[in-house]
Amino acid sequence: MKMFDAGDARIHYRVDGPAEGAPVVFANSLGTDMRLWDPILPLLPEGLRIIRWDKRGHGLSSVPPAPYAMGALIRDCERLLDHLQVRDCLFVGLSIGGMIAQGLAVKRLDLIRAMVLSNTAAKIGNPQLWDERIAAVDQGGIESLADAVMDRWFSRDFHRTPELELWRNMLTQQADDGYAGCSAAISGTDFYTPTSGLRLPTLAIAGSEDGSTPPDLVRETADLIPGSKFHLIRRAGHLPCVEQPQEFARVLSDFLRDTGHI
Ligand SMILES: O=C(O)CC1=CCC(=O)O1
Repeated sequence: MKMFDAGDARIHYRVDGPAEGAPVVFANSLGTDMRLWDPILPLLPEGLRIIRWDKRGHGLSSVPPAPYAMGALIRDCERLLDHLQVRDCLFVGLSIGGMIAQGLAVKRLDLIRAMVLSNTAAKIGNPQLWDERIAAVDQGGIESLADAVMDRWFSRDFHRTPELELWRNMLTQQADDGYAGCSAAISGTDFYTPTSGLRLPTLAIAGSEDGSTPPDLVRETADLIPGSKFHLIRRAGHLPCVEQPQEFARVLSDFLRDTGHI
């Protein structure tokens, strides 16, 4: 477990694998921490340098008062990668993590050779939707949103498994300010124009039962980047790395090969 000082926040991060391994950076979604990636990591090729961090307000990172700006979330990641002297990584971002991927690629293409945009978009929802969520968290805490979030995160089948409770616990144990702060960052983000200017190998992944970023929305964002690929994972909601880890890891491993990381 490691920590670095990002000025107004202290960021918890973790690096696994050999220092000389191809760097693969994972950015998780709203209401999750770096454990989101645990199901797929053992399924990836050996020898990768795996870098993960907890967004400000999530996991073991500190919790500055809400709201947060998307620029601050991108800057945290930029500083972490500079601190670790990472260049030319494969960046895998899910949902808000995919927004961070897009913003970082626009700002610092030297850091990213290729990216995976999982269950994300150039713009997610609208300000009214996010204002309502922030108000709900202010009044009733994350618990008041948890059932609705589970419906968006997971397919009907997954709702019948005991594992659902663990992911629900991950959500409700995040800090209210962290959740509201990142919701404000998403609300203020529209990357359609900057993402349209990106030119790097990109793989978009969608879940057939995703209630937050449905497949058509993910595909629309992928289509902004010439040459990008799109992969639909069936029997999965917003978190296919949790529901269908074998398929997610296989598609990611193929992309690592295609982009020359392994
Ligand atoms: O809708 C949700 O709760 C899921 C989600 C939207 C943005 C994000 O990062 O997660």
